[in-house]
Amino acid sequence: MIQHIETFLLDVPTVRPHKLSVATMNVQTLVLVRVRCADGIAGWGEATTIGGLNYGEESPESVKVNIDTHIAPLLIGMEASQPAKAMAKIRKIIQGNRFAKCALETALLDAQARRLNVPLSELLGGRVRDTLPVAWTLASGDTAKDIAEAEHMLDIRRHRIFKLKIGLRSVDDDVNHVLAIKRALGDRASVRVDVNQAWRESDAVRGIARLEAGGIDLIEQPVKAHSTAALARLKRRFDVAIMADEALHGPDDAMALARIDAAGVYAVKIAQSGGLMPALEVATIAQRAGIGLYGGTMLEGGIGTAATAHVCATFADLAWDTELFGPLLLTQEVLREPLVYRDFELQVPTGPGLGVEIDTDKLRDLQRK
Ligand SMILES: O=C(O)C[C@H]1C=CC(=O)O1
Ligand SMILES: [Mn+2]
Repeated sequence: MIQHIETFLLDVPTVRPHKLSVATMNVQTLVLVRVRCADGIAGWGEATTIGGLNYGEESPESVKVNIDTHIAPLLIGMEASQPAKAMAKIRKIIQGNRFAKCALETALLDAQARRLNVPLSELLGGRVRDTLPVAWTLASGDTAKDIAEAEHMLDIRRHRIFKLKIGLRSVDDDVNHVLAIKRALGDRASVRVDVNQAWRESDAVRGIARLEAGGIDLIEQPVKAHSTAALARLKRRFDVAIMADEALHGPDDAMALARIDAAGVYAVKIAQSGGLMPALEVATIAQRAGIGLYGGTMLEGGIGTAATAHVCATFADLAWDTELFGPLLLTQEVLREPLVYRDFELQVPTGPGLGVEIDTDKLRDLQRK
């Protein structure tokens, strides 16, 4: 039986300012959720946002208050070993709040996998891979610093895929910045951009033409989330892969975008999808429609990152790798044992449930007072 649900807000400084077109992050706030069950088993979940309400329509504070006030009471007393039934109830009664639902579903599935003594990936159909290539986002806002950071990541064999955040400056300035980095790294790295919806379609046509010619591999969410027709036109116009991110809020969007052939790649994010099971549906739709998969992040800490890793480990074809570097952007670890990044890949945890443990002393240190 589900007995008790607690939520915690943790403010963790980032290793450097992280500049996106929608926000500059100096701190990431993790919302951690613990679901305690009558059989003594507990599960953990996590939700994060980017820049409060700058990226999406949920904030860490809204996730916490909506779980505490509206969602958790619906779950108390339900059978803990039936996470699908618990989530069906929540999805029927609660509108929106995909990030909050994802945190709860993560905790319920973590608890259930621990109960069955299997890694979470095995509840999701079983893994086809044990490691995941991980991109790093260069977002210091400075070309020379970004190049030095990329060189360091190559040297220590942590990342050889780099995603550049653009859209804040003029199209020409942004493209010059990206191409300077690509020229410096050459064939040693895959260089990709995320525009975070910042371009008008005409900007995108100009910008993507130069990026494609300069050897950039992937263009993420160049136009507004709702401009799906424009996204489809860009996909038709260019050879370079176009990825949907903010346009993709779960399986219904995945279907709608596939119908109009709007993108060649989907960023599969558990939070944006509204949970792990809907994220698997997004991936299934993509695979049936010939759309490539990419394991996306909301810059989660260890819990959300491990959850996404278990999901991505089940994908037969993860053509565009992942960006599961969230914990590496944070100055402090909340896990007892950090996730292992080695030889450009994240090792998918192998222990029961998420395969990670929260350090409750660190949690108390970082908890918002
Ligand atoms: O993809 C996004 O838009 C959000 C996130 C992922 C990596 C990163 O630096 O920001
Ligand atoms: Mn993105």
